[in-house]
Amino acid sequence: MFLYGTMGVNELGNLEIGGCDTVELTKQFGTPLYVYDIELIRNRARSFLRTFKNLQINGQVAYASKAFSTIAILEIMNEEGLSLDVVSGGELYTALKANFPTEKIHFHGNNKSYPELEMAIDCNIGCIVVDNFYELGLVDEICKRKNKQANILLRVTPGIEAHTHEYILTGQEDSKFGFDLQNGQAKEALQKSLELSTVNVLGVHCHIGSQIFETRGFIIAIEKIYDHLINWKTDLQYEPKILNVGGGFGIRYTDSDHPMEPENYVEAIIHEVSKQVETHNLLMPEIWIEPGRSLVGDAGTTLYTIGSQKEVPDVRHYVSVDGGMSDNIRPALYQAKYEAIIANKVLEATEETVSIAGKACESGDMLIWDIALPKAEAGDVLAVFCTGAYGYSMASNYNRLPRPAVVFVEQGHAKLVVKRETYEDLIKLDLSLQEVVKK
Ligand SMILES: Cc1ncc(COP(=O)(O)O)c(C=O)c1O
Ligand SMILES: N[C@@H](CCCC[NH3+])C(=O)O
Repeated sequence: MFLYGTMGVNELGNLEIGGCDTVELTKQFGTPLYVYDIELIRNRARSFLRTFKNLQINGQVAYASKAFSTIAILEIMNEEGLSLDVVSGGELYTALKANFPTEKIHFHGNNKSYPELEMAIDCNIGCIVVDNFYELGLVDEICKRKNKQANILLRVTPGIEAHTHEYILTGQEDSKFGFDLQNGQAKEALQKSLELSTVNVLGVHCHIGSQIFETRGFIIAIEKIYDHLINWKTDLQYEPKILNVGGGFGIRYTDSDHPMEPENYVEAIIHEVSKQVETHNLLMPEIWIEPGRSLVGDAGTTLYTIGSQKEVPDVRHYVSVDGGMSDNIRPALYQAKYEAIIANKVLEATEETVSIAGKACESGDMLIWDIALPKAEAGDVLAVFCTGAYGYSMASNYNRLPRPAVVFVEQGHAKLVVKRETYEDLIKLDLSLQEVVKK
């Protein structure tokens, strides 16, 4: 059994997180329930920041809020002194509602709409990470109309393939994101941007992918970017003030994942940038990073109630829970693997190998294949670990299942930070034909 962060086992044999008995949490808040270990999140944030400080490098650590965006988590990230990465008007709206300082927000996305860009420019966002020529045109148009100037980074595609799942790769040449470095698109974008009085080009951004376990990909990306920056200095007299190398730092979901500590990723990045600027006699830029998963991923645990079971003799033993792909799409989408325990039987020996099924009307709604557990009974609480990133944020109402509640636990206190959806919530945007006729 692998317990981490503030997890422990109490005298009842129940799993505790943040000093709270998880079985009690399910009684108080119901299931499925996302539980976040806030101390773990704060420690991660501090490790990233400390590395910059210790190496005396100016930097920003921007939380990639797509991993888990709610008002309360953004308040925590702000308390910890992080910046913020948003990718839509909705994420920006959430940040504004959390009173996140707008000068510390960076806006990403490969197809930002006119209203989204307008919203960002109106709130004097820290920077817009411009992804393509169309967007550059929109930013120029909006700024002209409002007589404003926007800080921008240019997102470049370094053309490397990080070792991760195909759907979460982003830095390869054949990608929908960013200006290609290799074919000259990125240089053309820089040239165009420098000619515009409406934008201030702070620097360059790249993001090579997600759930990455080694530093090689980051180092190669930085090398490739610097190959071009030398040329940009000569030809366009341009040097970036900021180099943003994105996020993607991996976490441990199961025994087969071997992530590095946050410090190790940051040190390797800083080391490579320092080496490049020294070699090519360029200015040391500020270094920005954008971790999402590595800040909140393993801090999240989902608690489910076990219900029905089905034995297919000599084939499989299915154990069903009261959630599934609607609160965690990752196994179905990426064949992602998870570990779990029975939270009310932590100290009991494992007795059987079972597969955990969700309750959605899809054969593919399986959370875990073949896991050894103590004897599972209806009413037991299953705790699935490492569901804090891209769980709630990718949740859906498929089969009209209400989205779970979210609770933060810290030092023995549990705080409800997202209410459980009700059936009433599920229909609140629906209009009956009678109403449509009336209008
Ligand atoms: C531009 C950008 N920055 C940051 C992230 C965060 O990635 P992760 O959650 O893997 O750290 C992503 C997602 O892959 C991204 O697309
Ligand atoms: N949603 C993905 C990662 C994509 C990250 C955003 N570019 C996951 O769950 O792993």
